[in-house]
Amino acid sequence: MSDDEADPELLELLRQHLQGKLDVKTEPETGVLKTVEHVYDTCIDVAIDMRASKNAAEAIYSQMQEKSYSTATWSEHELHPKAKDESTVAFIFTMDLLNFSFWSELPDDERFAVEYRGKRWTGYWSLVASLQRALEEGIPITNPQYWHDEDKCNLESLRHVFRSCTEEEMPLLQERLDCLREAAQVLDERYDFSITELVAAADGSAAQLVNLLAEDFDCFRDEHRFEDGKMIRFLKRAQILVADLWACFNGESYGEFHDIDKITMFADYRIPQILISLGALYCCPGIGTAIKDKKMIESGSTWEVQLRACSIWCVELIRREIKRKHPDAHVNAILIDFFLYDSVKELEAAGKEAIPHHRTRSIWY
Ligand SMILES: Nc1nc2c(c(CN[C@H]3C=C[C@H](O)[C@@H]3O)cn2[C@@H]2O[C@H](COP(=O)(O)O)[C@@H](O)[C@H]2O)c(=O)[nH]1
Repeated sequence: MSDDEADPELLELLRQHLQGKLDVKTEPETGVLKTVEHVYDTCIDVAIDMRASKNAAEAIYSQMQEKSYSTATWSEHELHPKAKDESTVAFIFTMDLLNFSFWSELPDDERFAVEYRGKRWTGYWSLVASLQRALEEGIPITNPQYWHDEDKCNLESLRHVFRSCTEEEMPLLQERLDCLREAAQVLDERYDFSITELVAAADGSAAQLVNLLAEDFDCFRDEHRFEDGKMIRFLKRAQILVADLWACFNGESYGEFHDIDKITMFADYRIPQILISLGALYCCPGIGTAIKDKKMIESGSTWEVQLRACSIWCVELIRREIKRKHPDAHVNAILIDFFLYDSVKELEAAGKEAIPHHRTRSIWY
């Protein structure tokens, strides 16, 4: 065939496509990266230091290598469930339905804390410990039918499940009950009360599962209007739910997603803290002072949207830099995120946090 003759098969495919006959399955996208890049490109109160981000990328990668960070790291945490079965899918769903806002204004010895297996757990780990403790006490806290039963699952019983070993109770308890109730309602109406049926509905796509969670559940729809009116998608708990499934099941079984690398960093209150400490993220004096003075930054405010969006974009740039210098690295935004979260928790435990995390109270993170 001479150079100027087009491939007849290709021409036929093109003709069918133009006639709308081809069922070209479009790959699902979450829209998170595109919307946070828009905020980064247009915002004026938060910036990314490219040089510091590149330097941080190299340091992060070498420490991840040293600690051999992989999906296996997830199950090594003593409180995370070990069984690779449906009960663990239900555990992870319940955990990430409630995985938000543990921070306290009280001193460490007075803040909400859970005693379990002879240790005192705070923050995210207080949630995991409470769920494990409830299951050991025979409370079916990971069962949607339990959440549906108002006689059994109510503020009273949740106070027991999340009972503290201090005077302070778990923050936003009513909001957590509302999340359980809504999830039970949706699972009953659309998925026959089956969480694995919901996971299966995503057909092995991480982005599709994130979109299903955001579409079907109000309490997973973590998206907020930026000052210019554009809707910015963070979808933090929907994304960390998919990431926890992927990590727990080592990318197999209920954790098998062909597009897992579409998941971004999870915009919470810990990653911005460590990115600022690394000098990778810069805030205007107004935000910097509010964070230093532990002032409330309202959920959905322009400062909060910029902080979360630029943090996600910063981790994306760090990920790209790692891949540029180490093309064969098995590193995605999830593993970088897990590493950064665990690192800032180590700094907290050692009393070495350079700056406080920002204070936003919401059900989104
Ligand atoms: N971005 C990001 N945010 C994360 C986590 C985790 C725990 N993930 C575990 C699973 C694998 C990893 O190795 C971790 O061991 C919790 N959080 C969020 O932080 C906040 C809790 O903070 P504090 O109150 O200080 O515990 C709250 O918004 C919670 O949703 C993460 O990994 N990434």
